[in-house]
Amino acid sequence: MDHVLTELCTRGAATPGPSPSPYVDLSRAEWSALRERTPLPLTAEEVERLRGLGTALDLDEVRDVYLPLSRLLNLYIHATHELRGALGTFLDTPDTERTRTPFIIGVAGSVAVGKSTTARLLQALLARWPEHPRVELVTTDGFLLPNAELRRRGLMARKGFPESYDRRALMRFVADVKAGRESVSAPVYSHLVYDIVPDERLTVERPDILIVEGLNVLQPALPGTDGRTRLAVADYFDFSIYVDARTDDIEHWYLDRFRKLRQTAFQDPNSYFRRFTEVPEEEAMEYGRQVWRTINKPNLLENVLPTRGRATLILQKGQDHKVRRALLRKL
Ligand SMILES: Nc1ncnc2c1ncn2[C@@H]1O[C@H](COP(=O)(O)OP(=O)(O)O)[C@@H](O)[C@H]1O
Ligand SMILES: CC(C)(COP(=O)(O)O)[C@@H](O)C(=O)NCCC(=O)O
Repeated sequence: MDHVLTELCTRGAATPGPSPSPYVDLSRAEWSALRERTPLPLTAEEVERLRGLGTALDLDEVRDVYLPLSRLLNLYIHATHELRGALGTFLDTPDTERTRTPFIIGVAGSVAVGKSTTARLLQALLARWPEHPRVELVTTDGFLLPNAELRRRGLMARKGFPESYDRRALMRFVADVKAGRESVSAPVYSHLVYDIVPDERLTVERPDILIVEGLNVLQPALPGTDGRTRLAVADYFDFSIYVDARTDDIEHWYLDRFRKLRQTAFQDPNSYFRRFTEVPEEEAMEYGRQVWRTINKPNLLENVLPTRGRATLILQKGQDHKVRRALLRKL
């Protein structure tokens, strides 16, 4: 466990330190026991289809790690509906309005840590509960500024940093979904062409649950200069998950994935990275290392990792991509 995480778990536990830790720290075995009798609704083939390139995911991982999470989220969703009911009683609003508000889950973490796999798996598991079958997933890359605009602002080497997004549009999107608007749409990003896809939108129509996945979803709001309170997307989350691992492990995963993509997706004539299939592997890998060193690692250290302590749940992965510990917010 790194020392910051140790600090998050043990702060104030034994000594009259500054404040008690807000997290309960559970080993994989302790966490896994909490799934109780939650049924496993996915087959090995379905799990295989949800798995991202390089991410280890099998039925054991789903059962031990994601079933307890699915159960916990189901309990949270029930409790949140009760709370909305209480608010509705106080405000004297009709029953229909009380159950309309979607439950919003944020999934954060570094590039290549496996956020997409976690988010897709959660979507599939949560959709199997009869009480909340409509689960939508949106990734924040759709809100990146188009490459032409990033170039104009000198931000092409800052893709994924908070300033490379249209944060206002992302906020608006999440706020509209939360407010129960009938139909809300988001732009779409293509990893293949490395840019926003013109004229394509993803439409969300009043889901029961919305999962918002992305590097910066736990960022606090920018300070307001005009004295007005600003909100961040995280202010709309009912639950949030930070997928965590050692920085050196994530670097390996990023480079392994880059090597695999070179043999697969980069071969596509439309791939932005096609040129790396035409040069020796070592030259391509040098580019991958440079992207990690100059973009993804600094972004992880400066912007993403500092938001970890804001998550409701931290899933900490070992070198083999499997979750070893779960830190759950209790205070
Ligand atoms: N250059 C690329 N070409 C095609 N797919 C990519 C490329 N880079 C990343 N991906 C895919 O995009 C998805 C999101 O990746 P990323 O943002 O690194 O998040 P994470 O690995 O945490 O899910 C992953 O499924 C990954 O395999
Ligand atoms: C598209 C991303 C910024 C991730 O965006 P997210 O969905 O997390 O908002 C990232 O995967 C990326 O492409 N970063 C740029 C550096 C690189 O090519 O790895």
